[in-house]
Amino acid sequence: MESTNEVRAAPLATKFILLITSAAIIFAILQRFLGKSSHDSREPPVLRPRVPFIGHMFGLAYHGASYFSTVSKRCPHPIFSLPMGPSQTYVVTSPALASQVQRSSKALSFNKLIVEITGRMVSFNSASMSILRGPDLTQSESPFMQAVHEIIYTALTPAEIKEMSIDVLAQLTQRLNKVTNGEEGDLFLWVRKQFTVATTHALYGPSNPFALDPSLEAPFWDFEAGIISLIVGVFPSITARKAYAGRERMVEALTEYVQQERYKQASKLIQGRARLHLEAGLSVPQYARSEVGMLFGALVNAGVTTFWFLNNIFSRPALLAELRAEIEANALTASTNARGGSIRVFNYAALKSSCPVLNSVYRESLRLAAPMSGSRLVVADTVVGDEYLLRAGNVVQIAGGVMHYDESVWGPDAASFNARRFVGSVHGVRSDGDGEKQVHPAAFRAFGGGSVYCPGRHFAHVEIMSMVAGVVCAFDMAPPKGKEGIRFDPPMDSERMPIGLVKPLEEVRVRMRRREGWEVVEIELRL
Ligand code: HEM
Repeated sequence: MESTNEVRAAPLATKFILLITSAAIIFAILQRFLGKSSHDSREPPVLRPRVPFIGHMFGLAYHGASYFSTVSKRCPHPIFSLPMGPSQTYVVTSPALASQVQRSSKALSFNKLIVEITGRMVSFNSASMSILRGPDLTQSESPFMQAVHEIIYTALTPAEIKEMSIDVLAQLTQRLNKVTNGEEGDLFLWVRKQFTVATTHALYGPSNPFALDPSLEAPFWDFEAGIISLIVGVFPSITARKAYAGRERMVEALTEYVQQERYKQASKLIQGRARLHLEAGLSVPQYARSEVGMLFGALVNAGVTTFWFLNNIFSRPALLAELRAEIEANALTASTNARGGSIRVFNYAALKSSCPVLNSVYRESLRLAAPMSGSRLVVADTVVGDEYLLRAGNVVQIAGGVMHYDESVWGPDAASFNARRFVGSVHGVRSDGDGEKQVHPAAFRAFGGGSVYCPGRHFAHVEIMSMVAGVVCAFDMAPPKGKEGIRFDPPMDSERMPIGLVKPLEEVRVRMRRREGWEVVEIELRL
């Protein structure tokens, strides 16, 4: 297993640079769509910053995901306005209003923002940006982005992901069978490695860049660790040196991948994306940049989710025993291989349909570790909740991190882990004295909502549930050599900008050993 001394939180000096430059970026992005400076009385109640004009920008840059939680305590309304420079950011903290915002997808555009953010993240040139933005800037979505949306959402439906799923499970199967007894390392890095190798194989085919050059893994994760600094984009080759170098190395590798047409052995999703980008006129190196963005979406959240999922199970011995029994009774069968050896087969369909506690722990792990904010740009004045005017040019943030910990939504145990919270309903169930009630369907934000509902969630479910079931049943986790226990439940890096799941700030070192009765069996993850 892998080990690292990497410090996962940004050091203070880096944070300071980020702070200054973040203000510049938020300005830069907002400037494209400059909102009206004065506050209309029909707009959501305003929370003035303590430091005029720039206070909220600095707060967000410095405290990241946790800033919306802090300000929502000072302004306990379902939606409120944060003045940021010349413009407003409307923060939605109520699930009922969130679902209204999601319904107004024409007036409240996701794509206009994501085009600008992705452009900075992967450093598209102006020709590519013109294609992404489209000829008519008044449209909420360009024809190119509509086509990208169509391809991604069609290729990732449960019916279409069969081949990719079989592939990813075969890869994860191989990786689980390769774990050597007593292997020791950092659980987070171990999980991340398994997902990097398996997911890129399933998406990008057997000749994907990571398969041909495993040393690419480090540059990719360097890129990911510094993504905010790249989006901020103020002299990134100096202020975000490692992330910049990592991204450029990925671009080089993906350019070669496209030039050599290795994507022709890839999933339908990647083949479709390649065709679309190249036919639209992006050059090969520019299309390669787009795939760096796609890799970010496909690799990062799935790995981090799996880490917290395993952490939450293995740190609770009673839950671990219960889940082993649930999986063994409902989703595990025994078989033999051609050499007469014993195989234990995990069946994904049964994990999905017949393991309610495992599914509940998956969603609960996401609830606690996913503070994502769904962002929308207001492209036309619009009224939500029959009373709140949202004015064109401003930004809406649906504050997932606030909603996920809100006691009025989840009940008095909102801040703690409850393995059974999602057993009775995928939306969650709350109980606070007067019986059980279903939680509002828009309160669970880990996959976004409305028209921006993560298209990769079905595939993520296949790979994460199967991998976790395999680890839970086949392995024990022992303390590292010379230590008495495992330091589960590491602190979360919640002061990062909320663009994905929060990562652990400390290592969780474990020694993986086959469980009694599983020492010599072959593991198979099957769809
Ligand atoms: C547990 C794992 C995952 C989580 C929690 C997650 C979460 C999300 C969220 C919250 C969004 C919306 C982004 C926003 O509002 O800014 C999103 C979008 C997206 N996700 Fe996922 N994701 C996961 C796994 C995956 C995987 C495995 C893939 C690919 C196979 C994927 C592909 C995408 C894509 C392409 C989008 C952009 C959709 C669009 O542009 O409309 N995701 N994801």
